Amino acid sequence: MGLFSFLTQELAIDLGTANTIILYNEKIVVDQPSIVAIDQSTGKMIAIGEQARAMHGKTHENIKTIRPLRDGVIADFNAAEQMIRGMISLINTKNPVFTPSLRMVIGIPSGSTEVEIRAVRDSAEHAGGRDVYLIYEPMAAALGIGLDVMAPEGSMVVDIGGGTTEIAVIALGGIVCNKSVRIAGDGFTADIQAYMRQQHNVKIGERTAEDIKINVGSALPDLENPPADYIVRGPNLMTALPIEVPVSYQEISYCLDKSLSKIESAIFNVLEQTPPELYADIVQKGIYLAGGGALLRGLDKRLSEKVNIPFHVAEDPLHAVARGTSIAIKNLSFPFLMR
Ligand SMILES: Nc1ncnc2c1ncn2[C@@H]1O[C@H](COP(=O)(O)OP(=O)(O)OP(=O)(O)O)[C@@H](O)[C@H]1O
Repeated sequence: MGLFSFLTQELAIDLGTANTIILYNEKIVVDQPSIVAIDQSTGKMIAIGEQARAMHGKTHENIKTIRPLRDGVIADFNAAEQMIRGMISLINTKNPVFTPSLRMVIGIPSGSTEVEIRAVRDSAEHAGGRDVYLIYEPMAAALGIGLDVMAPEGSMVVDIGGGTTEIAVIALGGIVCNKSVRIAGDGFTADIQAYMRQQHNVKIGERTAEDIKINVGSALPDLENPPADYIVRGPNLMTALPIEVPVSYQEISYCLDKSLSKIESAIFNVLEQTPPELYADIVQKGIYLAGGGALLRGLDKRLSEKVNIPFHVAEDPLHAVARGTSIAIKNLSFPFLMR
């Protein structure tokens, strides 16, 4: 540790479409939904994370809730900057005398364009980042899962987040082939909203649809440990009268089928591009699932059966990318870090 290292605060950040996670000294210090509430008259942020999420869908004209990221990338630059600043201020540092200079490692989707990468870097710098490094999310996920990304052998990761599904084959400290598709948790939630409207004539918001996904979400119509039906309450689209609808996991597996098939196609696509020596390693080791989408019931089984290669769900899939960025910040000589 250098003499003045206390003047630099190292933050590992997973700036996700759904959740923002910050690690400081290898500990999770912020884990909040990526959402802010803005006072429309002053333009100031009045709530962030859980507090802002509680307001989502319930605001009046003076308050606007904003999710600054869409499909894994910054969609609202100003809100993103306010959110990064706000999330950093949630960290309880024990060093109030100094304002340390911030070194950050931030995960970005592997399919990001130059402009999208620039937007993340600029937001981080405007929010106080002096030394900003970027890392592609699947590489961070692989590190976070504990895979040896520098080894001369292939590892394959499928990271299903809120906005994007990142699929990558990694070897010798680099991404050999990859695909990033904009179908992930948010898309599943939208599928459930559309299904409830069409099938049950009930209008539900994003939060209720997400609750359905978490409570009875399934990738298979036949589960070994099935969850009980989930009761949904909402207005009937025809009569506007309140109704109650029990929703089963079989229904949800049916409604998510199309989106899951698209993710499967993307996985096949990456496997097709994979050089044969690496392919052999992957068949032997299996494919690792990370991101919140990995928690969908039966997903590992469905994919293992379809692809004929074992799929393993990472130990803590929601935090794999964040943990990987935290490992990266301690090894800034990693060849895959971008400055
Ligand atoms: N138990 C669960 N079952 C299914 N989906 C879940 C579960 N828990 C969380 N999710 C979903 O996981 C998604 C969030 O995952 P994650 O935090 O990995 O994404 P992110 O990093 O914010 O997004 P991205 O990487 O696309 O920017 C959300 O869509 C959330 O609804």
